Amino acid sequence: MLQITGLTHSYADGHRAIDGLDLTVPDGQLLSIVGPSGCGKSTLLRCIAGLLRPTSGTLTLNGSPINGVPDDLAVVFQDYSRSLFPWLTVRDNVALPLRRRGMARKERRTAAQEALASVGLPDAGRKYPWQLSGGMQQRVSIARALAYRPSLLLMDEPFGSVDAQTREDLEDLVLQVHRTQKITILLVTHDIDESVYVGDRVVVLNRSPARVHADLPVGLPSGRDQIETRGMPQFVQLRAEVGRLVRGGAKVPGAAPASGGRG
Ligand SMILES: Nc1ncnc2c1ncn2[C@@H]1O[C@H](COP(=O)(O)OP(=O)(O)OP(=O)(O)O)[C@@H](O)[C@H]1O
Repeated sequence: MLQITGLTHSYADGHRAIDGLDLTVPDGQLLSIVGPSGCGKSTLLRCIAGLLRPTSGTLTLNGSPINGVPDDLAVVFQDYSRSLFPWLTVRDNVALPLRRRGMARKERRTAAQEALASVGLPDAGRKYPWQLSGGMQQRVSIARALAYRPSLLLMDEPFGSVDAQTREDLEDLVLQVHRTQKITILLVTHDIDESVYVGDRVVVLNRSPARVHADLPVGLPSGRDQIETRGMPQFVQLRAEVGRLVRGGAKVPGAAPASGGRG
């Protein structure tokens, strides 16, 4: 479980990006995080990743305080072209972080190959990242994160640089990974429809400095489908509500979230 209590982060220039944020994420949940541009979403993820120290407040992962980069955490960023090393093959890119785990070379190669197969790229291992499309490169970034077998996966606007069709394919890949590997996933997105489509729950942050403005369960059935799910009345209702909240709308006391088979 990830537990954040009273998190405040001020940058060196004094800008307060997060102010007293509380958030608890149970194991295995896929949490979408949305909010107005510049509200502090990336700052929050960087604090959770141990890359930024909180000014005050506490963060714990599975009961242990986060003081540096947690060992069982992986991050996928938007900019895949800068996160993959062009001089390494795809398989070596995926295997690289596993050295930190002290895995032998053969084991690392096997784990990398399995992770590539799990994201639909079983034959890409010998290629170089620049020989792949943008969507395929982002799959490689996801494979690298999965090979590490994290208990917590942070994704910062991971599909912001790919075309609409590829974005849908990658959303479905994340849902499949979440279903089969039972990882806790925090996904920051600017896309309100996406936040509802992939999430078990959507947290809306308010305008900078960030705090939790609204916390909405997504009660849509688990077998999600790009056409069917997005056409459901619960989906349409919830995305309208999230959109209203992101634009600064007030929380409506007792407003019923969409209901269905997934909690
Ligand atoms: N290194 C920094 N020094 C000072 N201020 C910063 C720094 N990094 C970010 N900020 C400021 O902190 C606030 C939150 O930034 P952050 O990148 O976390 O927001 P965001 O919600 O992820 O933004 P976006 O939606 O545009 O991706 C912004 O006002 C930003 O200008």
